[in-house]
Amino acid sequence: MGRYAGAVKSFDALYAELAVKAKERPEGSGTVAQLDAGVHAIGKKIVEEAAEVWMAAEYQSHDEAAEEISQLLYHLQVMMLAKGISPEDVYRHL
Ligand SMILES: N=c1c2ncn([C@@H]3O[C@H](COP(=O)(O)OP(=O)(O)OP(=O)(O)O)[C@@H](O)[C@H]3O)c2ncn1[C@@H]1O[C@H](COP(=O)(O)O)[C@@H](O)[C@H]1O
Repeated sequence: MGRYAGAVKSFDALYAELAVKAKERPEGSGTVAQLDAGVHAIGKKIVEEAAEVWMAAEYQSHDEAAEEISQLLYHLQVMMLAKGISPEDVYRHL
């Protein structure tokens, strides 16, 4: 979520923010709810968001496609947290 209403959030900065949420478990955090739902539920969300990226890229605007991509990246990060995978673990394979 979050359009560029201020500072731009990088992949690493979002991961750091989500890691704190996972540790501190603040009330009302969607990330905590996703983590509690587990890997199976997170995986379904990733597939859903990936389909939305595909559809937005084919049929929607540049900005809508970018927003769907941001949501996919978010859900991938939730999976990374659920599995204890750090950004460095991923970057090693790039
Ligand atoms: N960047 C994101 C982000 N992108 C996507 N999403 C979630 O993904 C959903 C988008 O999916 P859909 O478009 O399919 O919307 P939906 O169908 O209503 O989704 P459901 O919630 O019903 O599953 C949103 O409702 C959010 O729950 C995100 N949730 C949180 N963040 C960021 O993560 C950080 C921590 O968030 P909390 O854990 O909620 O505090 C904050 O900086 C947020 O900006």
